[in-house]
Amino acid sequence: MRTVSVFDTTLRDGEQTPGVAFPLNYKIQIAKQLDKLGVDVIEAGFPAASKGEFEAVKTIANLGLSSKICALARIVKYDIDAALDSEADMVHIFISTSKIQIEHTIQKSREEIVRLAVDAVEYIKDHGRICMFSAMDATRTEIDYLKQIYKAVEDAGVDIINVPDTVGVATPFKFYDLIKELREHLNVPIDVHCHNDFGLAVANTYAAVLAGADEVQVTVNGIGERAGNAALEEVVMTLHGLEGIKTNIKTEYLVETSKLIERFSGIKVPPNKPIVGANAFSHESGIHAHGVLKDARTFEPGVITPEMVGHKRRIVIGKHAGRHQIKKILEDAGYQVDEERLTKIMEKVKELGDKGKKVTDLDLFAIAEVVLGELKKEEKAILVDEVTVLTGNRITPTAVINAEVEGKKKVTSAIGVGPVDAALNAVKELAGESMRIKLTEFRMDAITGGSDALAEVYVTVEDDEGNSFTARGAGADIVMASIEAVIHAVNYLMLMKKKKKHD
Ligand SMILES: CC(=O)SCCNC(=O)CCNC(=O)[C@H](O)C(C)(C)COP(=O)(O)OP(=O)(O)OC[C@H]1O[C@@H](n2cnc3c(N)ncnc32)[C@H](O)[C@@H]1OP(=O)(O)O
Ligand SMILES: CC(C)C(=O)C(=O)O
Repeated sequence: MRTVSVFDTTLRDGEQTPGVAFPLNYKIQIAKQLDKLGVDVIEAGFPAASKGEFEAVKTIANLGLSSKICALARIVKYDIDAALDSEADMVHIFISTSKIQIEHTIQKSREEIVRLAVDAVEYIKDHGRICMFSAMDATRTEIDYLKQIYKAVEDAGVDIINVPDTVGVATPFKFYDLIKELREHLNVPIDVHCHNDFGLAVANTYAAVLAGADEVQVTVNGIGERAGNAALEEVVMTLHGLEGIKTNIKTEYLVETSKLIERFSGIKVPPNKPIVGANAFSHESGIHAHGVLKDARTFEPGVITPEMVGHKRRIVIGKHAGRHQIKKILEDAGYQVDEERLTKIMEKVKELGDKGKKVTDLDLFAIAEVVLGELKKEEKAILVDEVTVLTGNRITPTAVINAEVEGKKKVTSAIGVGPVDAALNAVKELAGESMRIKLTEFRMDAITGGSDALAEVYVTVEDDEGNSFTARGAGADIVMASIEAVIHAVNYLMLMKKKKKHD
C-alpha cells in the first residue's frame, strides 16, 4: 500500500495566523503532541525571525523526538546560518519565482534567483543537513521557469522540493496536471503546500497526491496565513478513508491534537469542521438518527468511524428529532417512557424547536421529569386552558387564567409584584374554593446559559392541612413554567385529599 509523508507546519505557517503566537512552553507541548501523532516532519519555525523563534526551534530540535525537525529560511546567508545553528535536521529554503513576486518583492533576475537557490542548496548539503526547496508562488510561476529551477536544485543535490500554492489559486484538476508534469520531469520527492483562499486546500493536496506527490504540508485544524492551510486531519482521513493511501499518522490522536491547537491558538474549531468538529459524528434529525441507531453506516461515510479519529458518535436532541432517538437518549439516561408520554415529550421538544430554542439533552431530561411526574388527565382537578399575563413599567402585573376546576369552567385574575407572582396568585385563586394553598418554596434554574435558556422551576406547595408537595415545571417561558409547576403540585395535593376521603 502506498504511503505519503506528512510534513506539519502548524508551528510555522500555523503560527502565521493573524493574532496567533505560541510561547515556548506551548511550542514544546505542540511538538511533542505532533510527534505522538506520528507526523514525519515538524516545521518548528523560522529561526531568523527572532531570538525567541531561534531558541524555540533549537529546543524542539533537541527534544529527541522521532519526527524530523525542520527550520525555514529565506535564501539569505543570515537566515540559513540561523537555521543551521538551530540544529534542525532539515532546512527549508524558499524564494519567489512568480513574475508578480519577483517584480515587487525580491527584485532579482530569474537567472540570479536560480543561482542563489543552487548555491543555498549546496551550502546546506555541505553542512550535512536535509534540504527542502520551495519555489514560492509556484502556481503563478511560468511552467518552464518552474521546471528549470526545480531541475537546477535537484542537480545541486536537494533532498525534496515543495510546490507551494502560496495564494491558494490552484484548482484540483490544474494542480493535478502541474504535479504530474513536475513528477515526470524530476526524480526528487515532491511535497505540496496548499493555502485555502478558495476553500480548495484539501482538495488540491488530495489531487497532488493522486498525481504522484510524496509528501503533504498541512496544519492542524487548517490554521495558517489568511484562510489557512490544508487541514492535517482532513487530508489524512481523505487519503486513508477514500483512497486507501497510508500515512504514519496515528489517527486516534487527531481529535486530541485538534483540541490542543484550538486551546493554544485561540482559533475555535467550527462544530461542522470535518473529522474533528463537535458535530462531525453527531446526528440530530430523526430520519438519520433512526438509521444510525440501527447501523451507523446508513448516515455516515462508514469508511471512517469516530473511534478511528478519537471522536465520539452522538445522537443529539433538537427540533428535528424523532421518537426513536428521544426514547434512546432517555433510556440511556435511565428514564422509562411509555408511548403516550413519549408523544408528550416529543410535542414539547418540537414546540421549543419551533420557537427557535436550541434543545439540549439536559433540557430533554427536564422535560421528561415534568412529563413523567404528571398526573393522568382524569386525575387532574385543574385543567388550564388559557393564560394571559400583562406586565410593563406603567401597569401592575396582572394574570388571567381560564381553566376547568373539577369539571366547571372558571376564570380568575390576580395582580402581583411581578408577572410570576401575579400568575401564582391567580393559581391560588383557582384552587381557592377547593383548597387553600401556600407556596413555601420557589426556585428557578436556567438549564443552559443564555437568555433563551430553558427554565426549570421547582415549587413546594402546602395545603390547609399541612400536606406539602414539591413539583417542577420546565419551559422557555418562566411564567408558564412556574404555572405548570404550581398547578401540578395543587393537582397532586387535591388528588391525595380526594383519596384520603375515600379511604
Ligand atoms: C509564504 C510564506 O509564508 S513565507 C514566510 C513568511 N514568514 C514570515 O515572514 C515570518 C517571519 N518574518 C520575519 O520575522 C521578518 O519578515 C524577517 C525577520 C524574516 C525579515 O524582516 P525584515 O528584514 O524587516 O524584512 P521585511 O520582512 O520587511 O521584508 C522582507 C525582505 O525579505 C526579502 N525576501 C523575501 N523573501 C525572500 C527570500 N525567499 N529570499 C531572500 N529574500 C527574501 C524581501 O525582498 C525583503 O527584502 P528587503 O528588506 O531587502 O526589501
Ligand atoms: C514558505 C512557503 C512554502 C510558504 O509558506 C508558502 O508559499 O505559502
